[in-house]
Amino acid sequence: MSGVSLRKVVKRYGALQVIHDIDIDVAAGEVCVFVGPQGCCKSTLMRMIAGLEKTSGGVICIGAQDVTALDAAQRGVVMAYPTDELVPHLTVAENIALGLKAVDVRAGDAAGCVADTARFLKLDDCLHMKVRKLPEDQRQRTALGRAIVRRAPVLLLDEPLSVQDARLRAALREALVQRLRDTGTTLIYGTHDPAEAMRLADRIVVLRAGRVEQAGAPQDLCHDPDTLFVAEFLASPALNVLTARADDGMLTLPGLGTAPLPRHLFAHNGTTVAVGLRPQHLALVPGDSHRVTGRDVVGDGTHLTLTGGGERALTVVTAQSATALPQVGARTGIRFRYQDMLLFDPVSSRRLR
Ligand SMILES: Nc1ncnc2c1ncn2[C@@H]1O[C@H](COP(=O)(O)OP(=O)(O)OP(=O)(O)O)[C@@H](O)[C@H]1O
Repeated sequence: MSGVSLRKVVKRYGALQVIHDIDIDVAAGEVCVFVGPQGCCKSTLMRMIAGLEKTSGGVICIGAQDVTALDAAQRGVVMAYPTDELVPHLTVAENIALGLKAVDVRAGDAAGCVADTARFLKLDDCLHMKVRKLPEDQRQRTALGRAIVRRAPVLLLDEPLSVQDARLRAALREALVQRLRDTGTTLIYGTHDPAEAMRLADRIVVLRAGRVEQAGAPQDLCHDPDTLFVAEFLASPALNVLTARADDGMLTLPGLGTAPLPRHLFAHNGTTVAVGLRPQHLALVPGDSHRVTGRDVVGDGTHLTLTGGGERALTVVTAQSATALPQVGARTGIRFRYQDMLLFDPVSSRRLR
């Protein structure tokens, strides 16, 4: 089993530097998800690990071996990505079998591996069709099949199910990750979707503009974000963010009254602080400080939108039955626990601890 490590990895296109001194460690057999908004550089980084893109600086190791200068074929790593080039005049089975070209598999075994992979990816019905005749979702699953059939020790999948319909995508991604876990594969999975990252990962690497914003276990990132960016990016439903004034050891939160500034943050007296409050951490209490302007029943409870005092509307999520909750237009009060506030420097976005 091989892990992957990156040390001070840099990528430049001419004078433009897009990746800045990235350090990442992916343990052997781990499911590591690279996630970030568009342009965060996850694809470029994954292509560099696979050897499909040259590095401009730094070191990439697969297992104990420095592979920075090696070609893709010498790295023992397989990557599938959305634009993977299938051979249009070959069938699904023949395209999947191309994934076995680089390894020594007997013909009989190869046919079995291809059939098993196709069955797993729900491609049995079109196994002998030429891929040029297939719709995009089947072509994407064929490309994925070509990547997973070989059972490489390190696999890189960049949005491997992006064009699948929602139901199949959800079912297949769980099954896919479980299958790869069972075989001890080290998996690096790229996505723009934080919910997908939270579901699949042993470890998440949040990327932003070519830098690692934070890396860690999903629950750690969610409960203990280092930056406002990570807190907002991973929050579902969206984090409530307020700009609070800190004075004389107290925070004034627009529309929510005052809260004590922790003693070790007294240096911030006289400044403003960004305060994050999760919708799950706000509770309704009798009162009239806020007006209900929206009510949505979602899977995990009811989401209420409340306006009052502050410059932005607040979201409250409650598991209370919808019938017990105020109607749109009604007034209510809000309560929160001081220890649930996440405090950030509004300029650097760093967490104030
Ligand atoms: N060949 C290139 N020349 C110049 N800039 C490039 C090149 N390839 C990528 N970039 C830039 O590098 C940055 C990262 O691109 P990349 O494709 O890795 O982003 P991404 O986070 O994977 O997003 P997406 O998945 O949406 O493409 C972007 O700002 C992009 O414009």
